[in-house]
Amino acid sequence: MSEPILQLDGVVTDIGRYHILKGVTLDVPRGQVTMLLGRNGVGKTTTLRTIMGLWRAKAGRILLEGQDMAPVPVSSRAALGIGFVPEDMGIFSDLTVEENMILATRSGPLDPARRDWLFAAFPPLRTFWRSEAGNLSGGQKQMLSIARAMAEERRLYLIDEPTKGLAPAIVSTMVGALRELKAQGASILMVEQNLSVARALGDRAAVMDDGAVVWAGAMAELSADPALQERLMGLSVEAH
Ligand SMILES: Nc1ncnc2c1ncn2[C@@H]1O[C@H](COP(=O)(O)OP(=O)(O)OP(=O)(O)O)[C@@H](O)[C@H]1O
Repeated sequence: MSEPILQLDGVVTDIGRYHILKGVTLDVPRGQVTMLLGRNGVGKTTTLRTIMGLWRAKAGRILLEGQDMAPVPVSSRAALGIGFVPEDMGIFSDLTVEENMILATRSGPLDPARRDWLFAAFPPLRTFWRSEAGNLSGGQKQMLSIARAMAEERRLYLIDEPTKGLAPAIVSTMVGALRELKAQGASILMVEQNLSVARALGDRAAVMDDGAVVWAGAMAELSADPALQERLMGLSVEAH
């Protein structure tokens, strides 16, 4: 197997006086979707934020294509080609959908072919292109947030709970768009609580508990084993 696009080795992160990540070790293979799973509050969001440099790792290493990220300032991490969809969506409410998209590119204008592909994946973006993003519904804002991460090709996508709080119809739109991104060979690390979404998209799974990865393997293996799901996450696909 080729070198993973992203490697975390013993990553420790404190928030204030709390020890949140206690040594996260994780490989994200190139061209695959890795689902980061686990109960509430085990450190999944903190892991993504630490990769982006929004929290500082106190110990351990984060390697992007073999390059140690420690010396890379936060402001430069996105420029390395990481598309980040934060849990709070990170969109600019006072700007139009179009302006939000343009700001998400590193190289100026949005490529027209890319824009048309995003319109096909997320039709409301076309409808509300010139509207202020603050006026969009929750589901439409989530679409915009994901579309911003996809505004140009990235080396790696970090996506935090893209289906959280969304109506089932919008969840399927989201899953469809992410499937297309996956079909293009994207490398994705995604936090997801909804196990059926995780099963639909994931190639690999890493399950966290209490600030560390406690199980990693094929998503299919985890999907097929309700007892393992129950043990690791306190729930199973059937129960979800
Ligand atoms: N800004 C903060 N200040 C203090 N504690 C925090 C902060 N952010 C997160 N935490 C704590 O860190 C722990 C891990 O949070 P994190 O958001 O990474 O978990 P998670 O696995 O993503 O959970 P969820 O699925 O509920 O979002 C939690 O106990 C949380 O309360």
